[in-house]
Amino acid sequence: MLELKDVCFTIKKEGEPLNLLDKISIKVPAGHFMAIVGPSGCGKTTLLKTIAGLNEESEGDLYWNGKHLVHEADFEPSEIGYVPQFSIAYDQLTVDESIESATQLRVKTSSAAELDHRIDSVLLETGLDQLADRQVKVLSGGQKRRLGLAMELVSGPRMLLCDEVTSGLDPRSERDIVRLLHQLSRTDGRSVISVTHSLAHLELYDSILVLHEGKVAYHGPPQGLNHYFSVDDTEEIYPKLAKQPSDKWQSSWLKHRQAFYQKLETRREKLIDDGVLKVPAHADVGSLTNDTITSKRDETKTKKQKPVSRSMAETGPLSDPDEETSTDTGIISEAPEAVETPSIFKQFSVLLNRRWKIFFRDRGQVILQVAILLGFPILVSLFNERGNVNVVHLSDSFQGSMADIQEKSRVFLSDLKIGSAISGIIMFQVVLLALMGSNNSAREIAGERLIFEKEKFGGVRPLAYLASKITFIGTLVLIQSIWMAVFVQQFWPFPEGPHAGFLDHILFLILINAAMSSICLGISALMRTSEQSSLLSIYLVGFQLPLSGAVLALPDKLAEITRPFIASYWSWSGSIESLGPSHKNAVKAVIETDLNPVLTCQYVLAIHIIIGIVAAYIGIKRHSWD
Ligand SMILES: Nc1ncnc2c1ncn2[C@@H]1O[C@H](COP(=O)(O)OP(=O)(O)OP(=O)(O)O)[C@@H](O)[C@H]1O
Repeated sequence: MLELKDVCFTIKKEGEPLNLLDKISIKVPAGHFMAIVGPSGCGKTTLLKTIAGLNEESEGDLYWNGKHLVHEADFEPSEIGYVPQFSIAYDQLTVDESIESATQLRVKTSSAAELDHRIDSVLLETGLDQLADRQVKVLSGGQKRRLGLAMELVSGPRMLLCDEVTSGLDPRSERDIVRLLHQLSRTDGRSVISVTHSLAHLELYDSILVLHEGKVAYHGPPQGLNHYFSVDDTEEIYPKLAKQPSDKWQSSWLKHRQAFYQKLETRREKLIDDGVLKVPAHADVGSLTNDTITSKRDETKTKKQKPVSRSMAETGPLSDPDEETSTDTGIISEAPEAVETPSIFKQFSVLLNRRWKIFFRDRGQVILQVAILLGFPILVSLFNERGNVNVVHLSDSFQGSMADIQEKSRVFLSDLKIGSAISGIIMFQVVLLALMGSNNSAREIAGERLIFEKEKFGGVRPLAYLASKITFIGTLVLIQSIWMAVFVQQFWPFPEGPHAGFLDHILFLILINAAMSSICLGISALMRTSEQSSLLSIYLVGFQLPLSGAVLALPDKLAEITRPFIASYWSWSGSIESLGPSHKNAVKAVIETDLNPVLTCQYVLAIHIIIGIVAAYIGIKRHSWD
């Protein structure tokens, strides 16, 4: 039993408090199918989110099976399913794969057979068994809604909240979905609450909650609606609602509440007695008319019914609810087994495998990655001739003659040329890898934020998600950076110094790519949309070259302020420091920007990486449903 007592959700509008939900007091027993209807903006979704805990109530109390949801025990992630208005499946996966990953992320299974059994049951239950191999992107609107439901049913939730799951569907699909929801409420004592715009098929619900300006205008049996609102057709209810203030409707409902609940309770008892409504024997179903929240169902009623296991899979997804009083045998189904959330490692490996699968199935992304991977090093290598010139040294027998002076200026000019070529080639590599880093991460989290929020709500741990992103992007970073270094090396051997110069250079290429990927991942987690995230990441890359000081030395004051933030400077500077002495001197002859020691550059880039990861974690943890 879910019970709301005087629940309010208040926001501040122009400094004044505004109640989006105002003293909502309702009861929803186990195995109940309730619709929330009302004009647009009346607070239907707000109420659903408040029940789910996505909106924190400003006042009032919510109880679940007699326990206070805030002070005693919140819903277990497996206990509650929330089907949002948006699609929660990846287009690149099939129906079967989507349900499989949802199951693996939410339910700890002991064997492959158990996993298969769960997936098959849910496919059957939602009528998707014939579409198991179909890709999500080709599903119809109605099929996508079924998939959304299926992905919530994998954990066998006792409370299923559905937000506009029928909106935009044709009348037949709409009816099919409402009937499916009805059927889902008839087993395992599962309560189903469905927000809907539509006033069609209201007879399929056990009760209808009509909201008006955040207040309850009616909660009772569907058959009582027209009489209560004094209308001939339910379609006339919304215009009627507008004819008197919402508090009048609320007080009118409060007068009738007890009578309505009595009717609901009588019908409910009949359904249980007839065995149509299957509530697990141990379930705390409570009573609509009883004031005590923790009341148990009458013992004698439980004894009348013999337990049997009968799942939706056996009855089929769409058996006619109108036949409910005649088809069933009057029995209580067994309680569904308690579900445990999988370990963080399991969630990590499921998320990572899924990410690679989605990556390889997204042809556009693969082509772009390969084009960048091959094209960028080729671009750099085109400049190899300029960098392959040997550094010329002055002869030891410099006497100051005209010939010697001419030689000195020839050496100086040659140093200038080679110095600027080396600095340019290194900076070119660095900037291109920065661009790759931004491309790796800019949309990584922002682009799938709603799906992740949904999965987080279902029990996916932020740390598992972050680790899967770091591993996925880290692999791209290593491949891109090492390939860039090794490929360019074939055409322009890095003029290394006495201490492992080329390896240091590779490390700096990895670090710039990792730093930019990490910072952009942080941006992606903190921004509200993928467009915002992409734009900010592009600006960040765009500033790398001009603010690095490699092309034009910056004014001292500007350099002091910007340098700590410009990752490309630290990678370029560290790589230049890894050159052999004569090449390093040649570069120093053409630049005015100070260089920093190798170790300092490594530390600064490592700090960038850490900052990006911390920002990503903060962004991932933050609730960002809307
Ligand atoms: N967090 C919030 N901050 C400010 N306003 C909000 C917030 N959440 C909802 N609202 C506003 O509260 C009102 C109710 O929103 P809600 O989405 O619950 O309505 P609804 O009945 O579901 O509408 P619809 O049927 O159009 O989806 C709307 O005016 C909405 O703009």
